[in-house]
Amino acid sequence: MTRIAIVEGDGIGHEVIPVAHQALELLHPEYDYFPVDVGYGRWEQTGCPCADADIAALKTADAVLFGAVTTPPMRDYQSVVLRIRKALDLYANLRPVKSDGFDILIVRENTEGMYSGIEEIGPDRATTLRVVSRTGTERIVRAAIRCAGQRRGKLTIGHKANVLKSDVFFRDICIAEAQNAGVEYNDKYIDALGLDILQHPGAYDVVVTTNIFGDIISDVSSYLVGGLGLVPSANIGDRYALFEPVHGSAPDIAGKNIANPIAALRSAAMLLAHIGDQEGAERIESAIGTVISSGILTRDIGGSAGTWEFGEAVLKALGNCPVGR
Ligand SMILES: NC(=O)C1=CN([C@@H]2O[C@H](COP(=O)(O)OP(=O)(O)OC[C@H]3O[C@@H](n4cnc5c(N)ncnc54)[C@H](O)[C@@H]3O)[C@@H](O)[C@H]2O)C=CC1
Ligand SMILES: CC(C)CC(=O)C(=O)O
Repeated sequence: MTRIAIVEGDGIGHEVIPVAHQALELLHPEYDYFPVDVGYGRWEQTGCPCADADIAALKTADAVLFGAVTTPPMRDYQSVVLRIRKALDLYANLRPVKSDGFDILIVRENTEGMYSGIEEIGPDRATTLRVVSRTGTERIVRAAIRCAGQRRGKLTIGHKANVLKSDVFFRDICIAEAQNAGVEYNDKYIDALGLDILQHPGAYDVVVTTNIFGDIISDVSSYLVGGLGLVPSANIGDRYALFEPVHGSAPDIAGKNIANPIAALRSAAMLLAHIGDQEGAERIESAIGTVISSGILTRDIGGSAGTWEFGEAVLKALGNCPVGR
């Protein structure tokens, strides 16, 4: 039986993931859904944000639907989402940003770079080791090239090789792999790329970059489609897969029933496509489109619908199923 782990996490994860979970339940009541409670809230209650047993539970799932976790800027707190990405070796973070006239897939290296976790704070100096390995780079650029092959066949390599030797290494490996695969490619400094994506989004197909740059550039690119409430992502490894909105736990709006659940719903759609139900994925996307066209919109995109009102409308468009929460 297909097993789906549901991780609400923190903040608006408790609001948007139940909507996406219900959409999955509606399309696939036969799946086994099980909750895994991790995050900052769990740490506040128990002193442990994520136990080894939670990682083990996630590894029993065919796919994970994940909300977001709060990662406070504290010296001794380790980000749960980074831990999970590393523990499940989810090295490719795919972040699609698309609308009329453009369709960009940001492919972010997800297990090393600036988020290697090798760092220390001393009395007078703090250091973070930016690890860019040959293995890590080859596998992410090969994943990006595979994606490009299924799309418009164009790869853009985002880096800061003018300053960072680790990015000279990253860029050179990416270029060698692109030439080897015969894929059309170009490369750009990440700062200029950030602006150019906003100015000329139609010029981009697949963008491959390192961890922190992919994190930043995908948040920035979300501006093109109406903000963070709309952009989903897939975290893919060779064995495991986790699907989550690009946004975080949004403490500024948590608990107010105003978060946009579209990113979570689209993440559920990506999950279905990954486990082989492309039709289910398309049904979720189409239901979202139907609801938006009917004028039901959350506040971040100019409407006044609450998270649940929007969610109910999507579930109704999906199959007229009553919402149980
Ligand atoms: N994958 C994860 O678990 C992530 C966790 N975080 C964590 O989340 C916490 C908050 O981080 P922020 O920098 O504030 O980023 P954020 O993405 O949570 O929020 C940024 C802004 O976007 C808005 N926003 C986000 N999602 C929205 C939605 N679905 N609907 C409407 N508006 C939405 C928020 O209200 C806020 O104004 C931090 O602890 C951060 O570390 C941040 C990003 C990813
Ligand atoms: C805690 C952060 C590393 C999460 C984040 O910003 C992201 O990966 O999108």
